[in-house]
Amino acid sequence: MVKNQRFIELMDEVRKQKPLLHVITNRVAINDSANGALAVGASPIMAEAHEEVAEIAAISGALELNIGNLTPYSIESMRLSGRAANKAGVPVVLDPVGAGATDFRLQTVQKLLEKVKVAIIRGNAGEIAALAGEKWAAKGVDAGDGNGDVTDMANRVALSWNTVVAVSGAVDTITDGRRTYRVKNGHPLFPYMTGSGCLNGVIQAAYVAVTSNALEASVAASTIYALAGQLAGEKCAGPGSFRQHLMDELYLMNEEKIQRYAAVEDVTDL
Ligand SMILES: Nc1ncnc2c1ncn2[C@@H]1O[C@H](COP(=O)(O)OP(=O)(O)O)[C@@H](O)[C@H]1O
Ligand SMILES: Cc1ncsc1CCOP(=O)(O)O
Ligand SMILES: [Mg+2]
Repeated sequence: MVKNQRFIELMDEVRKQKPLLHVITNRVAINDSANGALAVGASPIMAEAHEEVAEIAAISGALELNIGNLTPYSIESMRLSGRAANKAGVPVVLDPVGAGATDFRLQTVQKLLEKVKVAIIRGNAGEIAALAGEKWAAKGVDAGDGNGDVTDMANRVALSWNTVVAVSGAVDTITDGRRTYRVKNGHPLFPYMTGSGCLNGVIQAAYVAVTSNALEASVAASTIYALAGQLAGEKCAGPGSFRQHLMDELYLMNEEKIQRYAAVEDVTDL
């Protein structure tokens, strides 16, 4: 499945279809998430009023739920929109930001997963470790440190919730619990841009909006996003200009760059 050609087709499809993305996210990442969605060709709407979320989710190409700034109000927004998305056959992406930081976050994620069928869970290693019940020293919203095997944790979470899991980091690991891929693109400046993981989740939503194959959507989104950051990082001096260049590189991504630089491996049988 890891054919650069398929990433290119999906990238073109997002640009052609311009899918509406319903995003419920945190106030730190909200603006970069909307700009990044526009840069890849999608059409974001950030909405969480209980009166409208079900209606918006049902007409969207995908729904993205990000728990970065949870409140009782936003939890209900996520439940209502998630149920409506499921009913309408709209794929849902979940970003369990800081799931390892507090019991409240972890329990909220678990309750959401019980009520809402999720196509892709995207998180860093600390967040996925929390969902896998693995001991890990996560640090707030950052990945932190741990000894657990990332692929093993991701597989377990994927199989538990019958979903695709995309674990971001220096190397991204994407699995549905049966097939596993690694993306080696990226740049060390990524963790210095707050909301860069959150934007990854929004890009996952843009790609899963245009294919019913959540695994291929997730591998393509992870690759194109990490590669855009890699190219951005090569052009800039620090986090401020990285953010600007990242938006530009998402917009400027093309077939030639993907063919030349995408570094994705199928590690299923390793
Ligand atoms: N050390 C790193 N080197 C290269 N790329 C990285 C590194 N850390 C994260 N990335 C990339 O940064 C993007 C955001 O991931 P990450 O920083 O793990 O998210 P989060 O903000 O949720 O912790 C991903 O595309 C990932 O590939
Ligand atoms: C700093 C912070 N605090 C609550 S949400 C948030 C943003 C986290 O963004 P990311 O996980 O993408 O780095
Ligand atoms: Mg981060």
